[in-house]
Amino acid sequence: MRPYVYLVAATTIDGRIASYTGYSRLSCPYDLKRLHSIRASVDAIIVGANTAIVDNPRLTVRYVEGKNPMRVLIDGALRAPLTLRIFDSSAPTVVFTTHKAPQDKIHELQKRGVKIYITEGETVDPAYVLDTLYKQGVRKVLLEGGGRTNWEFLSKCLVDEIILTVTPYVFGRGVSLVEGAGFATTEDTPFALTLHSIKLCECGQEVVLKYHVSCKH
Ligand SMILES: NC(=O)C1=CN([C@@H]2O[C@H](COP(=O)(O)OP(=O)(O)OC[C@H]3O[C@@H](n4cnc5c(N)ncnc54)[C@H](OP(=O)(O)O)[C@@H]3O)[C@@H](O)[C@H]2O)C=CC1
Ligand SMILES: Nc1nc(O)c(N)c(N[C@@H]2O[C@H](COP(=O)(O)O)[C@@H](O)[C@H]2O)n1
Repeated sequence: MRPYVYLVAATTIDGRIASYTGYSRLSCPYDLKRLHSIRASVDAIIVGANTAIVDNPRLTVRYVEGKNPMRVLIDGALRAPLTLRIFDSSAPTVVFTTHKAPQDKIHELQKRGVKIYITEGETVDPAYVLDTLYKQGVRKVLLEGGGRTNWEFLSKCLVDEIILTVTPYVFGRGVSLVEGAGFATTEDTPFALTLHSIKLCECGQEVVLKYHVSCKH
């Protein structure tokens, strides 16, 4: 058993979630409110190391009423600086890392109440992350990027729904919604997407697409 996983992101019309400089503020205020409603409805939010480092996100519920979910950071080498907001006391934080994490950083975070899982192998297995969270009572997860982390989960068929806001921008070079080895053809994806709904954002310039993801095998 694993939690239900929503992948939520905002992209440019050329499928970028960030520019080549890491700039990623794409959503309008209505879309951010929608994001925060989803945050309030889940038990945990997962982000990858680069998103934590580049964006320094709070990952809290601020634009709607609701409780803050648990924050989950996947950071194989524990590169995230201790000064990041994700390690503040506004919500519980859990870190999944590997033997590559520096011991002093692990101890400092543990002292602050951050739960650290040191997993076997060179990278963190996303299925293990979901299994561990499920055992802690987590039933719904919001996967909030970035591209590499989206790939890690999606390529292993560990996403149930994609909620994608297409914003009226073009970045060209940048970070793609999904950053991984890639699939050669549409046949090669281990999952199939079914369009569930299309909504014009209240701002009139963004389109919110919902897809259900089903595993082919
Ligand atoms: N527009 C939007 O909706 C959003 C945009 N973004 C943007 O995305 C960009 C970051 O995306 P990206 O660069 O792809 O990086 P990610 O945020 O996905 O972080 C990738 C890093 O996280 C670590 N990581 C992720 N999965 C694993 C794993 N299974 N095992 C071990 N380590 C793992 C790795 O660190 P290591 O290499 O050290 O092992 C990896 O390099 C930022 O610029 C951010 O602003 C992010 C979220 C939403
Ligand atoms: N849905 C969505 N739209 C955007 O335009 C975004 N830039 C993001 N980014 C995600 O939100 C995090 C920032 O959260 P806080 O406001 O600091 O709580 C960022 O790190 C991405 O995960 N998402």
